[in-house]
Amino acid sequence: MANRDSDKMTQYAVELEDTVHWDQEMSYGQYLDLERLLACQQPNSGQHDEMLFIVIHQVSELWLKQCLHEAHAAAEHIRENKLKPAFKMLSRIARIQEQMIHVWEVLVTMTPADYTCFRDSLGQSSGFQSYQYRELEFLLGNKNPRMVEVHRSHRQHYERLTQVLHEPSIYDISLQLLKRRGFDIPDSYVKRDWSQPYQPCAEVEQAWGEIYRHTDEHWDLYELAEKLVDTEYNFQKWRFSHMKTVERIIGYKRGTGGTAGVSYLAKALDLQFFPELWSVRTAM
Ligand code: HEM
Ligand SMILES: N[C@@H](CC(=O)c1ccccc1NC=O)C(=O)O
Repeated sequence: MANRDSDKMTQYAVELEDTVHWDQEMSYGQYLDLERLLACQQPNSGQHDEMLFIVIHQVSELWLKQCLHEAHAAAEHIRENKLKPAFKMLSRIARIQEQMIHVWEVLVTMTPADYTCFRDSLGQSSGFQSYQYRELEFLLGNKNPRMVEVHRSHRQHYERLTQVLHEPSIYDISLQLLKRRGFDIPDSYVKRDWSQPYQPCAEVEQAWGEIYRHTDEHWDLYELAEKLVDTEYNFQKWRFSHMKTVERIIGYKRGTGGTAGVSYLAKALDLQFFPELWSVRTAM
């Protein structure tokens, strides 16, 4: 047994020697731009837990970046009637959301006292100003023109958010697909001012009802509906965990972003991206 182990070690060493070429043009660190990435964690306060706070936010923003990458591509594929690749992207978003939800388990190791030590150094900055989070909300269909105003002083973010606000959401694009497939979707739901909040509609609920009642005839549309529901379900889980984590750490203090705090976050739980995909369940 011992001999076999030392054989394995030798094989491993030989393999390493054969495969590692240190003079490669592109190294791991260069490819990932690690020097820049790892220079971005600079706590202001000198308090131990501020590092965790920064890392968790940065990890979350990186996952949001990936979600946007997938969601924009999924919308484009649905527009082109290419549902299978869109499903793959929507499934990936759901897996990423699970990671983002799980991150709260790490953050809650920070006690209220730990956070209070550096909260003042955050000034008026707040997750409320996360332009990637807002873009994802717009893309999924929670349109609110007022949310763009926060970004007025940053031209690039302001223009990007304004653009996504005025484009159809992934749900609007799905309803256009339903219309192409012969469902009775009102014209005002396939062409409208996309910057305005979505209003639930009886015909849309009936169309989804038809799809859910006859899955064998409309399997791909049913699969699309369920992928969208997965995304919204996970988004709500994220919102809920955020709210409970905030309650656990700062109680009912006002937020640094100027909102009432927990009660603002609780109200966001009433928002729905795909209302008829939920109401259809009652109607069945
Ligand atoms: C100690 C941890 C945290 C606390 C105490 C906290 C607190 C808050 C509060 C009070 C708000 C309401 C806006 C305000 O007035 O500031 C808010 C919004 C928000 N936070 Fe956090 N947060 C924490 C961690 C995080 C993390 C890790 C993320 C991940 C990116 C995040 C993302 C957001 C987002 C996107 C909003 C806007 C939500 C919306 O407008 O619906 N927060 N947070
Ligand atoms: N709104 C938080 C502060 C906060 O959480 C925050 C501050 C700066 C950067 C990101 C943050 N995260 C989420 O809101 C608070 O009121 O304590």
